[in-house]
Amino acid sequence: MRIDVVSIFPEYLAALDLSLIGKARLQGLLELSVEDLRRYTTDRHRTVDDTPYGGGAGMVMKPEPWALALEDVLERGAAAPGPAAPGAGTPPGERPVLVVPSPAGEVFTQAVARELAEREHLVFACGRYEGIDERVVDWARERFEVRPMSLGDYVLNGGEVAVLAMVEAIGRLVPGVIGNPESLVEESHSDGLLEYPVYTKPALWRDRPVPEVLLSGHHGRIARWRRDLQLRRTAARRPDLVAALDPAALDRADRAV
Ligand SMILES: Nc1cc(-c2ccc3cc[nH]c3c2)n[nH]1
Repeated sequence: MRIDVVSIFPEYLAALDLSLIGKARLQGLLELSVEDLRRYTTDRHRTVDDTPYGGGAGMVMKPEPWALALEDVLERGAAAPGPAAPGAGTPPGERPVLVVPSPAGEVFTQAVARELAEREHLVFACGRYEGIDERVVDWARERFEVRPMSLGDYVLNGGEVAVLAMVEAIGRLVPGVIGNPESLVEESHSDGLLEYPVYTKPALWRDRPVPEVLLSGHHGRIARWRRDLQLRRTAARRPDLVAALDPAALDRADRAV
C-alpha cells in the first residue's frame, strides 16, 4: 500500500515514523510520503490561502496549489510500483482514494478502515483554515475516488490529527503490520461490540482481585464471561451499536462460545 499525505504542517505527521507504522515502512509493507503543500505555490510568499467569496470569517485554501500537489502525487504514485511486488502499483482501473478530512464528511469507522486497508493507493489532503476551495474536490473526482471523512462530531483545527488516526487505524490492518493477526480478531468493533476488560499480574492489586473466572483455566467459561462483558459494556456505553447489531451474527457468535 502506498500512502501520500499533503499538508502545510508536514512535521505534524512525524509520528508516522514511529512505532508500528514506522516499522512497517522500514519493512516495505507501507510506502508513505508526506509533502508540504507550500512546495506547490508559485509566489514569493508561498501563499496557500485567501479570503472567502461570499464573506465570512477566516480564510480558504487556494485551489491551484492543491491541484499541483495532487497531480504530482498521481504522477509519483503511477511511477512507483508498490514494494510488495514489481508492478504492484495501483491496479489498472483502480483509482487512488483521496481522503479529505472534514467535519462534513462520512464518519470514519472500523468498517471504513477495513475497506480502505484493501486499497493500493491512499492520498490524504490535510486542510487548514476554513477548509479547501470546493472546486478542488470537484476537480479531483475526475482522477480519484474522493472520500470526505469525519473523525467524529467535534471540530479540529485541521486535517492532520485526523490523518494520524486514520493512517494508524488503516495501516495496522495491512497484512504483516501487526505481528500477531490474532490480536485483530477480538478487538473493539471487530464484531460490532466493544471489547471486554483485560487484566494482568498481579492477581491481587491494591486489594482488587482479578475476576476469579479468568484464573479458572476453564476456557469455555472464560469465553462466555468475556462475551457477556462485551454485550453489557456495549449496551451501557454505546446503545447505538446495539441497535445496529445483526441478530443472526450475534446469535452465531454466542453459540460459538
Ligand atoms: N472530524 C473532524 C474533522 C475536522 C477538520 C478537518 C479538516 C479541517 C480543516 C480545517 N478545519 C478542519 C477540521 N474536524 N473534525
